[in-house]
Amino acid sequence: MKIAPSILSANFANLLEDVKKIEKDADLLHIDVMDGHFVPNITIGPVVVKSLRKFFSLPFDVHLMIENPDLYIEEFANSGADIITVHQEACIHLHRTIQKIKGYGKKAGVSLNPATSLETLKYILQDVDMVLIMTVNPGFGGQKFIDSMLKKIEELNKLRETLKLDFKIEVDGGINIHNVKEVVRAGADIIVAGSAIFDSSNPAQTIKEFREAIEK
Ligand SMILES: O=C(CO)[C@H](O)[C@H](O)COP(=O)(O)O
Ligand SMILES: [Co+2]
Repeated sequence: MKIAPSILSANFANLLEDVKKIEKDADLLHIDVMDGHFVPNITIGPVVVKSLRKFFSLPFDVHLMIENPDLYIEEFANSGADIITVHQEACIHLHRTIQKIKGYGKKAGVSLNPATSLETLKYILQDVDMVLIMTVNPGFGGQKFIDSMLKKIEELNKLRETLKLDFKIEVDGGINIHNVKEVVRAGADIIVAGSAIFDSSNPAQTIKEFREAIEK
């Protein structure tokens, strides 16, 4: 089980120091890219990813919440992303987009908004390294976990077993030390947490508490 702090809730004016706080305890760094079109918010682009890459060696998990992701995959790949995740809802030619990400030697993920069915991934599951289940509507940190998504995670986990596939299941949105265990029990391999980690007084300690809550 891996923990990926989302820098969406970090202090963007002090990003370097905030990421240093979690560097040793995090498994991945989750980077939320928003374009103001696919989601009603604008965050960061490849320039910031490239700047962070110079200081950190932990894997960068780049979550693209943008329209036309094909236009930016090369730039994000070259900026130092390790995993690039696109939204099913933003891709007209999803298979081509996934192949493009892999073509740059990166791990390829696909994400689903809460209202999008697992059925939409039926013909792509065998091609992806990761499926990212959104448990809030994407766009903002600090939102409430949508409980009905637990069933979706369980169904995806069962599907993975039935099809004998080995993609990872990442879950993103509204996760905290109180609900993380249920999310892991449902089948999550990677937990994204933004506000629960960066809004806490001691982000590194909060990651440890996440791990304790899961093991309990
Ligand atoms: O993709 C995202 C929002 O679209 C973020 O990764 C997610 O919301 C994390 O923040 P929090 O843990 O505060 O919900
Ligand atoms: Co995210």
